[in-house]
Amino acid sequence: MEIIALVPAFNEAPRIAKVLDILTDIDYINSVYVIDDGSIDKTSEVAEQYNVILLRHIQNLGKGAALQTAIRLTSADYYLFIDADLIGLTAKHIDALIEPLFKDDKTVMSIGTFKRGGKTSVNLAQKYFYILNGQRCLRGSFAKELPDISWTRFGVEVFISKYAAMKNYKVCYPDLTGLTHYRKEEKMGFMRGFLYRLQMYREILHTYKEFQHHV
Ligand SMILES: O=c1ccn([C@@H]2O[C@H](COP(=O)(O)OP(=O)(O)O)[C@@H](O)[C@H]2O)c(=O)[nH]1
Ligand SMILES: O=C(O)[C@@H](COP(=O)(O)O)O[C@H]1O[C@H](CO)[C@@H](O)[C@H](O)[C@H]1O
Repeated sequence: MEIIALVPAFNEAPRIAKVLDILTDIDYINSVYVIDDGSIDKTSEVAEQYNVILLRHIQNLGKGAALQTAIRLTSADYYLFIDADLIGLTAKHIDALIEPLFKDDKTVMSIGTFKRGGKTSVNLAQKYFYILNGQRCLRGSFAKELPDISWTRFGVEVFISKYAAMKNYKVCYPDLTGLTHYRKEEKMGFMRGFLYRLQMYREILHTYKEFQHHV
């Protein structure tokens, strides 16, 4: 059985090590792919310190394209999608994502929910916008069946979830208690982070609008 973790990363040099420490230490993960999506910091240099396969976009193409690049180049029974900026990741969170797919062969995807991760604003956002969470486990057959996701940027989660709903596929939402992430404003400073957040919402809305033309 082949289990692959995909870590899309755009300017995550200060944060990615904590995630790779955990992923590269889990025995049942066969390979960890880091997709450096055109970073201008030392994301790739940090990733190279680990036993990972590093793919690099020479320019920033967005999260959807980063995931697409790795899915195209690999085949696996299960794909774990894990962000590079998580805080508090443990092997238990990875187990929680993958176990529901082991237990029920009808479930094609799990989508984690951050709970009690120490950031009230993140916990609150997760309560209502749980569909946006990027921590997922996809059955390999489902990942390979997906139409092109390279245009979606931050709409990638919405696209994949809408596609699963359109096909009436079973999805589950395991709790990832204790896990959270850096907010954009924390990573980039308030103003740049806030503008980047608005851009993310635009990309999500764009994906909603364009969905039917891409399936
Ligand atoms: O153009 C992009 C934007 C983001 N990411 C990565 O996608 C994940 C989720 O992005 P981010 O943390 O910015 O989203 P948030 O969780 O803050 O909404 C992170 O590992 C990013 O480094 C990427 O590969 N390309
Ligand atoms: O949950 C959310 O509302 C957003 C933004 O999180 P924050 O408001 O910065 O905590 O984060 C997610 O959304 C992105 C788009 O779907 C995903 O790519 C990220 O993985 C996810 O953490």
